[in-house]
Amino acid sequence: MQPTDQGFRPLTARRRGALAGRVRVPGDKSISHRAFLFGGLAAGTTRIHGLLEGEDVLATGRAMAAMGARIEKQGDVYVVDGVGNGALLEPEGVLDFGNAGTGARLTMGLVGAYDFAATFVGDASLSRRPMGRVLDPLRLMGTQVVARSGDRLPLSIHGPRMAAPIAYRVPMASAQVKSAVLLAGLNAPGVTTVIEPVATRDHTEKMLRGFGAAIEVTTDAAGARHIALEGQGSLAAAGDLTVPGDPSSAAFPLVAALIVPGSDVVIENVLMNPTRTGLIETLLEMGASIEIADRRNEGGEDVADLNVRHSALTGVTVPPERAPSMIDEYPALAIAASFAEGTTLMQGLDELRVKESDRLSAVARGLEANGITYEEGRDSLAVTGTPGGRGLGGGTVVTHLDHRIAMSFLVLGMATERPVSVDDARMIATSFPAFEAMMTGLGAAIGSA
Ligand SMILES: O=C(O)C1=C[C@@H](OP(=O)(O)O)[C@@H](O)[C@H](O)C1
Ligand SMILES: C=C(OP(=O)(O)O)C(=O)O
Repeated sequence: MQPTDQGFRPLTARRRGALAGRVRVPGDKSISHRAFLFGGLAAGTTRIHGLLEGEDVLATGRAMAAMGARIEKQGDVYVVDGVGNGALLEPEGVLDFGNAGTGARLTMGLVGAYDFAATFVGDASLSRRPMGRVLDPLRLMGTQVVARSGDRLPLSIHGPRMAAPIAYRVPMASAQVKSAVLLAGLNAPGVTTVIEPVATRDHTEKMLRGFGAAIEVTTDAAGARHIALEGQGSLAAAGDLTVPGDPSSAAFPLVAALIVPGSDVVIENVLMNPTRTGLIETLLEMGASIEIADRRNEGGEDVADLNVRHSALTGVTVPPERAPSMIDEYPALAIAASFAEGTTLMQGLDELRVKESDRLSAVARGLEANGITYEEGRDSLAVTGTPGGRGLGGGTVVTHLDHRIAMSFLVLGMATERPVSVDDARMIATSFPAFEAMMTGLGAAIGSA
């Protein structure tokens, strides 16, 4: 374990009774980032309800404020007065995105077509992550870049006088890259097109349309999506915007309820956008008892309440094409798989290697530390479970500044025979500040020793 005098915050979860109760997870992180970005850009006032007040999202809010948006919290509502499309101001200081890949990459796209300089910094995790995937298309549009080797942070960009619209085929399944190119296209004359061979979360397209952008989505014979955006049009404030509950955060109480005997938990108001529901689909295939109740539409997105009960799970093979719809949920799925009968095989995981940590490796090391049988491939993970969790646990997991590794292994410790510790829980605040309180409220035992 790392010494606490380095600022680390170790945390331990141990088995106790069943989990029970109703909870509401915080607002979706992807939609919250975009609410600040588009609200801060569009002319007029956007009132954001249910925003995720995680550190990642607040960093995006600060960046937009540094470029001219006015953001004020009134009660539970964030009121954003935007500058108008094309009217961002050059930030005076550096833009610090902390741990947030989405905030950094989408903002790079947004300012990459402006004729001013912007400098991006972040924490040790973000400074290790590849930014070339966003900088490459920006270079094609005429953006100048000065970056640390390997296109890492810290870096500065300066857009051209007049950005060139491009047609760009996204080389990896990444909603962040798709979004960055579209955001740059907002300030380029003419039509910017993103071609997406594999569909990823569609929040940018949906929200841009909601803010009045001229955007068209078609699918070609090969199944690739073509997203065409007319640049330099006006964006109008959305009025009231409601952020649904984050399915990536819901994954933690969901998996915890499935693996802790006797549990019965309702998770309210979870986003059910089909580009985000891969984990639920997979758990249902494994035999999970998840009742999807009161499906409804709120603010243009499907949401539902999930009633989850402890279940006997069976291992399955998760196909690679499902990865984009559950990309952040594999660490949580690996924990569910640790309690399933047989082996769960997860494929097509190459993108997990460039998240807040190398998540494939971090999960594998965490499983190993807790006596769970696994096989780590170049882009795959196989986990063989022990129903009941007998003999499992007892390890300390290195989290590498990764919130999802911390939360996943704390969930593991709620059901294993021996407690599970994580070396540092600080990053949980980036996406789910209420995690500990919520899980404790359901009956989980989480503490500092
Ligand atoms: O666009 C987004 O909001 C996100 C896209 C995904 O990243 P990639 O685009 O790198 O797959 C995901 O992992 C991240 O948590 C949020
Ligand atoms: C990958 C994630 O976020 P980001 O890329 O925004 O850091 C995540 O939240 O799991």
